[in-house]
Amino acid sequence: MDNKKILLKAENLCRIDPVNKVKLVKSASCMIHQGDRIVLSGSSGSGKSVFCRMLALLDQPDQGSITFNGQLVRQADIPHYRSAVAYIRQRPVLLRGTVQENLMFPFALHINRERRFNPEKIARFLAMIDKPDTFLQKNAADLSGGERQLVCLLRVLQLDPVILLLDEPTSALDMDMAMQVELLINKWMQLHDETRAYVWISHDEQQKKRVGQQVWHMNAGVLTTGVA
Ligand SMILES: Nc1ncnc2c1ncn2[C@@H]1O[C@H](COP(=O)(O)OP(=O)(O)OP(=O)(O)O)[C@@H](O)[C@H]1O
Repeated sequence: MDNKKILLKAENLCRIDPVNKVKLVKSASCMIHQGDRIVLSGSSGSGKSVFCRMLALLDQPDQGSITFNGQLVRQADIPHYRSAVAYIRQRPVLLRGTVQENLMFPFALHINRERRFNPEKIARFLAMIDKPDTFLQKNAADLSGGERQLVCLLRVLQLDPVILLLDEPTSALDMDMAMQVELLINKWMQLHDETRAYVWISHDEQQKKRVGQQVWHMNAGVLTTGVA
């Protein structure tokens, strides 16, 4: 692992509740290398989501810095950074329309103006999880919770993220669907020869063993990394 390239380095990240000024995350530092499969555990309310949203720069840190691919991330870099370090939430939000329309949506955004929807790429992902191409024509409103999460993941994966921050992506799913999500993420890691990485928040002990090669722990806003 030591000779793997460092993708992300966060130093002394703090997040303070703007209302009551309590520190939700206290001076968290971490490194994410290529190929890292990290589980983030910790009791409910300990600050795991706050930390991951901050790492994705969806919420601004009150202190600290993030270096990505050796470059300090500045304000102007944030839109690009967010597509490279992508946060996946527990309950996916889909738009009205078909699965394909949902997958095409990111390409209508200014930030992705140089990119084009790639049906072959999506077909490859669908094949990985044994979904037929007809899945693309399904109405998003008719999808199961698990299928919605798969579409949400495909929508992110097609944009070629480098790090996924997975915030309990399967906690609302049954075992079969959870395994499909795990399979898709695993295939994505293999597809890129373990040059990508993820941080996966989970409360499921069996899942933690399946998806985690290292464990980080959050306790009352204090992050500990490197716990075996
Ligand atoms: N936007 C916010 N403003 C103020 N407080 C917040 C905000 N988001 C979360 N918190 C608080 O921060 C603390 C940590 O919440 P967080 O969602 O990160 O916990 P968690 O470890 O992810 O829990 P769970 O495992 O239940 O999802 C909680 O006390 C929560 O109420």
